[in-house]
Amino acid sequence: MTGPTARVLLTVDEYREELLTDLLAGSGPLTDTEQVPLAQALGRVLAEPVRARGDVPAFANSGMDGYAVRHADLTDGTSTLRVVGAVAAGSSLDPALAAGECVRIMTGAPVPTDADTIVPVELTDGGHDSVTITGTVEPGQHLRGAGEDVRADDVVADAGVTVTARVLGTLAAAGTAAVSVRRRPVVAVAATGDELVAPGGALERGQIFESNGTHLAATLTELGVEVRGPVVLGDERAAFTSGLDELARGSDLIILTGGVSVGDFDVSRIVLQESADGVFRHVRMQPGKPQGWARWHGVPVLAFPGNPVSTAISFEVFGRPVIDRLLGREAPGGATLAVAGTGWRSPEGRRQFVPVRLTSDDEGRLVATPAHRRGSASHMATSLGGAHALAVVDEETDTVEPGDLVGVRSL
Ligand SMILES: Nc1nc2c(c(=O)[nH]1)N[C@H]1C(S)=C(S)[C@@H](COP(=O)(O)OP(=O)(O)OC[C@H]3O[C@@H](n4cnc5c(N)ncnc54)[C@H](O)[C@@H]3O)O[C@H]1N2
Ligand code: MOO
Repeated sequence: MTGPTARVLLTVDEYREELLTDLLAGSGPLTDTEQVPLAQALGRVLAEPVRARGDVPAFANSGMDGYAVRHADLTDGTSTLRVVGAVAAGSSLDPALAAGECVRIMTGAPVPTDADTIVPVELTDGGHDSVTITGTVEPGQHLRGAGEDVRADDVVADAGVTVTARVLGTLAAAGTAAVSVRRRPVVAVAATGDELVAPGGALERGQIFESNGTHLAATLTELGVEVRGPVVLGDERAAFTSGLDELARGSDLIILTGGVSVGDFDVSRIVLQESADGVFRHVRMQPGKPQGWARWHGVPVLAFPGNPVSTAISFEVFGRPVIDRLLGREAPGGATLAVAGTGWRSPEGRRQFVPVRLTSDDEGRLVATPAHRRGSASHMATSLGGAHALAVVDEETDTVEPGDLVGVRSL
């Protein structure tokens, strides 16, 4: 077979590798870094390891509201101690304790140097001048040691880590005020097709609402990328070409959706092949079979198929790893397993990605059920809105029975 329809057929892994090596040759990971205050670090990727400024906790403190005592003063039965003070969280007091003395203490307050054990108020009569303690208390009980969480100078987050809310909390706890992060890649998004109308507009016959560019741009924003667009480029070649010229200026990557197949007006394929030695492939996956890439004025271009589910899954399978490579970060954890809640068919020889909802059954197993009754059909534009994850069915399987184990990767 020759002509525009002739395409090399690759596996998902082969095509991903081609993108990471050939498409990104010479353009990643991005090396520029910048210093940002913690308040602006959410979603950024750390360029250097972050170390704790001091011990966490910074000082030995109480894990309970109660009394700080010297364990040697306690007997196995009932002990009565003199209360010589009170220490609240934030207090800098360090009252001295002689034999038979204790202080009232609150959760988080520094434990007096002379005390070694905390007795919760529930095990006492709650006295203010003297206190009676009943029951057995272990030495060191409820005392939270300095540096028990991390020691000064320990690494609390490595280079390449994405600053999530959880990481941000960790950095704050370790006393970090600002971090060195990698520059955000600038990614331009363009949807192609004369049929596309902005949501809310009036649809003439043959027109549809643009959704892929909206979805891609939002996904990129969630990934911490600086997004340009989305713009809509029509099928007319000259306008498409100048639109692409414009998008290439200052971008690290361009993502196109639509027009990669073999139709007469598949402008992404036509222009990229004619003017940029675009590489167009068929990939053994469903959906997302037709794929393409090129460099436009040196800027890597990913061209995804236009069907909405195809574009979304292409981004998950190919776009994300390209972004991760640009940012120099490890891909997030792999797939987990779930049981299929219903059965479905899968095209043999192609890896299938099905938007699924995740629930659990009576035995506590994770259950994956197609989010749409039409499963992975690539034009089910609304099927992703109700999906939690993608079920991944391998190339050798043509039928998934209810109860079969399938791989799932979260969205
Ligand atoms: N003769 C063949 N035809 C097709 C083949 C093939 O191998 N031989 N492959 C089919 C497969 S699989 C896919 S996937 C599509 C990919 O087509 P294109 O990338 O050229 O996409 P378009 O034709 O532009 O659009 C496909 C479909 O999606 C709608 N669309 C496009 N962009 C958007 C958008 N931004 N928002 C919402 N919806 C969009 C568009 O209206 C079409 O309905 O090709 C098959 N054909
Ligand atoms: O492979 Mo296409 O992406 O089925 O719809």
